Amino acid sequence: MLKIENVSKSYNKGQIKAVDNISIHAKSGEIFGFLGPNGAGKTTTIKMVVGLLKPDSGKIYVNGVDNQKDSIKAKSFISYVPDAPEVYDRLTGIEYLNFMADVYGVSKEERAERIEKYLEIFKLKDAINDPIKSYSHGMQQKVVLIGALIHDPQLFILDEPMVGLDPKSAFDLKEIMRKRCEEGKTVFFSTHVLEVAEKICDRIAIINKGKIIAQGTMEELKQQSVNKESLENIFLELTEK
Ligand SMILES: Nc1ncnc2c1ncn2[C@@H]1O[C@H](COP(=O)(O)OP(=O)(O)OP(=O)(O)O)[C@@H](O)[C@H]1O
Repeated sequence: MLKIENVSKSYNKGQIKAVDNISIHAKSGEIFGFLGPNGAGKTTTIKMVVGLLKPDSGKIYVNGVDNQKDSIKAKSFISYVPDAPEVYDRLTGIEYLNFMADVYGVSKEERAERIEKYLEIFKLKDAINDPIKSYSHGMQQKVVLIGALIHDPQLFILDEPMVGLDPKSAFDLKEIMRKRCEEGKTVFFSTHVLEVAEKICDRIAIINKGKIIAQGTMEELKQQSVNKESLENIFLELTEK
């Protein structure tokens, strides 16, 4: 579903090599965790996948579509929730969700069904006719999540999705992620919360200083490290080498 092949990206005319010749493959039906210390290159990678940044070299395929050759088609498979989402806060929640549904051409019946389902899960029903600017931070995050799910994307990409969500909402989001994978869709997300990654990811890639230093299932990662007790141990051992 997502293939990143030998991708590199530098900033400041090559002075900062943010992503250095990385290759990642996240398959259909997989929750894929993207881990790495601050400044490792996670957000830069994600922005290249969703088409916000252009790689200096390498290729990215989404559902087999080269995201530089046919960016609109590639984007049609993706939903992206950034780490600090900007939202049109003068709109009401329902106006925003209808706007997102219009952008992706979601039929009236499908959007009604999905909006109903996710408003119920995230307990946003009572506020949906209020302007988003009146929402708490967590409520804004939830309306962005619903907007991202409205076209039922094949590839759901989230940058640090658990930050700012209360425990129940984080739990609900993890359930949503899991359910999507059961339906054969793919979730690719970055996180610093290693316990979450360990629990829900089918596969994991660890990036450090722009390079992928480990990739695979928990079992495969364990084989690459001496201290195998938890993902935290593995992560610290591999990133401090
Ligand atoms: N617009 C930019 N201009 C210059 N350097 C940048 C820019 N964006 C990121 N960088 C640098 O590129 C490197 C990778 O940054 P990136 O934001 O991709 O890391 P990250 O893994 O997402 O970090 P964090 O966990 O802190 O969010 C860092 O050295 C960062 O300072």
